[in-house]
Amino acid sequence: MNPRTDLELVHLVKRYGDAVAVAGIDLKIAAGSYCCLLGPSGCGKTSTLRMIAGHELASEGDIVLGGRNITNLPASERGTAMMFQSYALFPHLSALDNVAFSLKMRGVDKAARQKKAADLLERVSLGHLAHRKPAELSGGQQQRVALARALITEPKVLLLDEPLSALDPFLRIKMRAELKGWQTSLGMTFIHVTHSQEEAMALADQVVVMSQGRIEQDGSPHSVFNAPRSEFVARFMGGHNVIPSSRGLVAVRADKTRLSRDPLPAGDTVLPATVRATEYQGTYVLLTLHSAAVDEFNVVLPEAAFEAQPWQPGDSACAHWDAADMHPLAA
Ligand SMILES: Nc1ncnc2c1ncn2[C@@H]1O[C@H](COP(=O)(O)OP(=O)(O)OP(=O)(O)O)[C@@H](O)[C@H]1O
Repeated sequence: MNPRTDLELVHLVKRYGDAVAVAGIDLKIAAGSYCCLLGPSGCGKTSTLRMIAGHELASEGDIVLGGRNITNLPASERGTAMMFQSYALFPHLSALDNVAFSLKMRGVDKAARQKKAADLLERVSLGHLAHRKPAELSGGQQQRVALARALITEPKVLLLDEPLSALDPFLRIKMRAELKGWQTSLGMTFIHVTHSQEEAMALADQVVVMSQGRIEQDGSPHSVFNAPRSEFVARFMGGHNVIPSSRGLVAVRADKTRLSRDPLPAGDTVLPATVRATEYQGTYVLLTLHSAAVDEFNVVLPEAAFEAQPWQPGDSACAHWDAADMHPLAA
């Protein structure tokens, strides 16, 4: 038996009829870590989360939490809890009754469940608003009620399905920091589904990039961003150019690509190009270039470097980079 409550997915498959949504994934998530399942629409991340939650049955494979095989247990017996997109709070119930709801379903008596709900609301700094209905709370307060509601069954793993996508950009960043703060102070495993690489990079200890029902790469945000293993990961994470070379396709970060006016000696790491467009972004300038080998690629220059030596559309340039900044991509 594993004394830690690590979560392990073993060759997990989900089929809907003939369609394969999750194509046999293996993944280990350390207890107490923040894991983001990241990928474009339809890549299978929600199906994976729902299988872990027990809202969807696995077609094949196993889900093991702390050494216990939970693959076929009912949702309420798994030690997991789900926090939904837009929080799915009951509009006619007070914050307190929303939080107490799942204990009511489990037959816990009223005094005990209200006491526990009140304690949890206190913990998320909402004790004074316990009587309010969801419509009388701000987006951020609703998120905290949803969090308290998910925590009331004392789960080992909290599952979050696009929890920030309904919020406006400003609140999203604020609530993102709050989620991370809660995860750290609770020391609980969070598994968070998102299609935003920015969100995953900001939150995750472990980011799992998925495509077409498979895991393309997983690791720390730093390792995935700095050494994408495939063309899909390089393009999806952004900030990289994918460039054909004598070693096959390579990824080079746009901010590690340099530009010079004079042609450099020909070689692997040199790309003659023409500037197509320049875009001022504040702290940096984004240049779009064209070359014979790559129709379009980007270079990011710090504002001061651009101002010291401005580029115009139509300028000829020579793009180059250090060999160490070139990451070979799997075919
Ligand atoms: N109940 C279902 N019946 C049939 N097909 C489904 C069902 N749920 C999901 N799918 C299909 O399975 C694939 C994976 O869906 P899933 O919802 O897991 O992806 P996702 O990465 O979470 O996408 P999104 O970000 O759009 O929610 C998709 O092709 C989807 O159309």
